[in-house]
Amino acid sequence: MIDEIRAHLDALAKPRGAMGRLEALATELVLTQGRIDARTAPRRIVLFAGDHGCAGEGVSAWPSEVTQMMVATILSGRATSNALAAAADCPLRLVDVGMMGPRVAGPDFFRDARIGDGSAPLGTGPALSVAQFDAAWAVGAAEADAAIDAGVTLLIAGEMGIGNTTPAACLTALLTALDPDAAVGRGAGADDAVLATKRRIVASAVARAAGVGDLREAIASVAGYEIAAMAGFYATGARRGATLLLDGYVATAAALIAERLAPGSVRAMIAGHRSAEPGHGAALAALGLTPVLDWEMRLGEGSGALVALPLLDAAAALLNDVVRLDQIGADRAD
Ligand SMILES: Cc1cc2ncn([C@H]3O[C@H](COP(=O)(O)O)[C@@H](O)[C@H]3O)c2cc1C
Ligand SMILES: O=C(O)c1cccnc1
Repeated sequence: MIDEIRAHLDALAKPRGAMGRLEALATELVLTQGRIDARTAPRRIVLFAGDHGCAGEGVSAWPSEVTQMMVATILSGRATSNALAAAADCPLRLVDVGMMGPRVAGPDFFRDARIGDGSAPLGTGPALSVAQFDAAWAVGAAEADAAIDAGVTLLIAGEMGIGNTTPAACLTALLTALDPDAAVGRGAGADDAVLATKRRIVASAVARAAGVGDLREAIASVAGYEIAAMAGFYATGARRGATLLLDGYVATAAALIAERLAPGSVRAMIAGHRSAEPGHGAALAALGLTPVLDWEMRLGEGSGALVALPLLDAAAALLNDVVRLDQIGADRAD
């Protein structure tokens, strides 16, 4: 397929390779869909919300209640993810997979699929059982199915869940060769004391998970509801031929799960950006992905993917909307 893509790009009314890295991105896009006329529309972002027992163990600068506040903000349309989704013309959905607090009643882009009121604290025991993990995976898989049934070709998963860079660090250390300390960053703004607690908890949770014989059980023990849902979303989206545009560190932890439990999923993935979280580069490298952007963003909520999306639109426009040199009567001179 690579030769066919190169021939297509080289035949267009421009000097060979003149669009530089956009041609590499166009090539990636084609490979995710297996067709030269790859599309970036219709597209959809699905945000998965979940809480984490470990937030109560001192791993985050913020309390779990902020998840509920941000979910209310997303439902009001005023969060970063809403603004960027609107700017990129990307319809947004929000799914409660496992938040704490009262159930939310929302507009039609909200779905209550809550499986539990937050995961268990992973510093002292497994975060999720295999049954909880599988139920969350199924929620994400159903979201991908619904989107693809509606004609969507490009999918973005985002997350909201205070504490979730801790399971992301655990999963990255568990599923790549990265040292647990190198997998831990400041997340949403941990100070030195919180960072030290986070390092200690991640190291012990990873050591415990590494001793669990069953891979699914080991993953579940350091995962979270929204992360498991994103993994199911990715695995299903990949199986059904959609392009998956990845966000930051938390999203990539879910991508690592998807690739491990549904091998080959990575063929559908494009990395939108490299987050400022220090372990993200290693997580992307383990998947063999090169990020489109490296802009020191570290929010989550799908924001990095949404910032990269217009570049994918440019790649699709190059593939689909440019005339060939022979059609304008010019001879190749390069
Ligand atoms: C106001 C606010 C909005 C956010 N939007 C995404 N996150 C991001 O930060 C959290 C993970 O960082 P940690 O593991 O350090 O808690 C997640 O909710 C993630 O989505 C936010 C965090 C905050 C505080
Ligand atoms: O890269 C991410 O996904 C990220 C970074 C910081 C906080 N929340 C998410």
